[in-house]
This record gives sequence, structure tokens and C-alpha cells, in this order.
Amino acid sequence: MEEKYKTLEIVEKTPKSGVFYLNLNRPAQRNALTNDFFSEFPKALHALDHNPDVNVIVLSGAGIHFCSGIDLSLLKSTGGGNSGSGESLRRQILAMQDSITALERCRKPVIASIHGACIGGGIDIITACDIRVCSEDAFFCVKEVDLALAADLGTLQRLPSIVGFGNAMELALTARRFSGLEAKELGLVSRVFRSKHDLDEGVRDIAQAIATKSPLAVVGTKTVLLRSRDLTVDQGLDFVATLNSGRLLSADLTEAVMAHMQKRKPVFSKL
Ligand SMILES: CC/C=C\C=C\CC(=O)SCCNC(=O)CCNC(=O)[C@H](O)C(C)(C)COP(=O)(O)OP(=O)(O)OC[C@H]1O[C@@H](n2cnc3c(N)ncnc32)[C@H](O)[C@@H]1OP(=O)(O)O
Repeated sequence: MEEKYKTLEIVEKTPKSGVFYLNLNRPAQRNALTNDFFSEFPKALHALDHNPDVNVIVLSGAGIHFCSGIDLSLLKSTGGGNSGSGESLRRQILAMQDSITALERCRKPVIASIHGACIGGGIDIITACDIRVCSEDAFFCVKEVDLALAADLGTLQRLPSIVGFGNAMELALTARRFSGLEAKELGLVSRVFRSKHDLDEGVRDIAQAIATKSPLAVVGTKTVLLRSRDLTVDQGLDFVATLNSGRLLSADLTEAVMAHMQKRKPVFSKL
């Protein structure tokens, strides 16, 4: 946790709350995503995932926007006429995809707290998060077709199951900008708050609510939901039966029942 990052910052705003903030931290460049970001992001998530004091992660952007997408200088250097081989570019894209997928590999839930712009690579990031909320000033754009690209870091794979196939197709083919309120109508975000201040308070409340639950149950729930997304119902039921048969005997279950009977708050084991 002590590690210093060039493009990220980790903050524990309230000690012992279990809620840690991971900030995209290049505000002057509107949190544009560089090579440093793609190598640091999975390391930061791994560190948070393996820190027993962390129950929930809030991902937000420093400054006036959440994220302006890929750093355009990086796109220019990987673009047409580039001397690199197709195979090395493919490896680079796979590595960048893997960096974003670290959000799903992280066992702890990640809440995307979105204000201002969320463009291109920003959409790749938020669609790999577990919960998405925004302020009314937020705006979104699946920008890649405007740059003569098919989005390749996860948006086209994850967005359809979030907003529906037809909506995903329209947003990705037109690259039209849409508001926080429309994002709520589409189901891209689950809550929209009036202001950045209200967003910060609302996100803190959601994160703290999750942080009071059994970490084992929270991690299990994220794992089962994500795995079930890509399975049939029968396969998903089989998966959760196997997972829970190994976990139902946990001390947390006894503690939850005892706390309920004794009308007190439960104290759960750390992961
Ligand atoms: C292998 C391929 C893998 C991934 C591909 C991903 C594709 C994408 O992500 S596509 C999306 C690319 N992003 C964009 O097109 C957004 C460009 N930026 C903007 O539209 C605006 O900057 C804004 C985000 C709406 C913010 O506007 P505003 O608040 O007015 O700030 P600006 O004055 O425009 O910018 C301030 C400063 O930041 C620099 N900057 C902004 N975005 C980027 C970026 N994406 N890459 C690099 N730099 C960026 C901008 O140039 C300004 O720099 P100065 O030096 O201060 O002029």
C-alpha cells in the first residue's frame, strides 16, 4: 500500500472504515490513460485486493473529469504507419485489456464514482466495475469510432449485458455523447446524484453499507454474479452450490445469526 504511483493515488479517507479510494490522478491531462497507467492499475488493484483492511474500493477521477480516455499521444504512437509488427501491437492490446480486466479479477467490489467526462477508455474502465454511479454533470461517450477504431479494451464485450445489445450497438456506432441522466435511464449507472458533493456523500454511504457486510459473503457474491453472467442458469446454480458448500460453515454465518438474535451489530472476520 506504501507504493507510490505516477498515475494513481490510493486514499483511505476514514481510517478503519474498510473503504479505500483509488483515484485516477492526472487531472491536468483529464486523467488520460498512459502506458504507466496500464502497468500501475493492476498492481494497485492487486495491492488493495490483498490488503485485509480493504472491504470496498471506490474508483474516481481527480480534478474536473473522471477520465478522458486513452492518452491521444499513445494512440498516435501505436497508429497507422507505425513500424511495430501486428503481433507486437496485438500483445500490447492484450496487455491493456488485461489491465482493465484486473477490476474483475479483484475479489473486492469496485464502485465507479463518475463526474464530468467519461470517454473511450473511461467507458472500458467503468463497464468492468461492479457498481457505477454518477453526478448530473457527468457525460459519456463510446468515442472509438470517431478515431477510426473498434473499441478494444472491453466496452464492446461488457456494455451489451449492462445496457442491452441494441443500446450498446447504437452508442458504439454513433459515438454520441450522452448525459448522466440518460446513463441512468439506460442502466449504465444505478444512481445519479445532483452534484459532485452529493455524489461523494452517496458513494461513501453505498461503500460503507457494503463494508459492514461479511467480507466473505461480499467477495462470494461478486464472484458468483460475474461468473454467472457468462454461464447458463444451470451452470451458474451449480457453481454457487459448489462455492457455498465450501463456505456455509464459516464463522461469519454463526456470527451473523448470533448478532441478529442478540440484537447487536455483527463483527465479521477479515479476508
Ligand atoms: C490500443 C487502443 C486502446 C485504447 C483505445 C481507447 C480509445 C479512446 O479512449 S477514444 C477517446 C480518446 N479521448 C478523447 O477523444 C477525449 C479528448 N479530450 C476531450 O474531449 C476533452 O479534453 C475533455 C475530456 C472533454 C475535457 O475538456 P476540458 O475540460 O475543456 O479540457 P481540455 O482543455 O480539452 O484539456 C485539458 C488538457 O488535457 C489534455 N487532454 C485531454 N484529453 C486528453 C487525452 N485523451 N489525451 C491526451 N491529452 C488529453 C488536453 O490536450 C489539454 O492539454 P493542454 O496541454 O493543457 O493543452
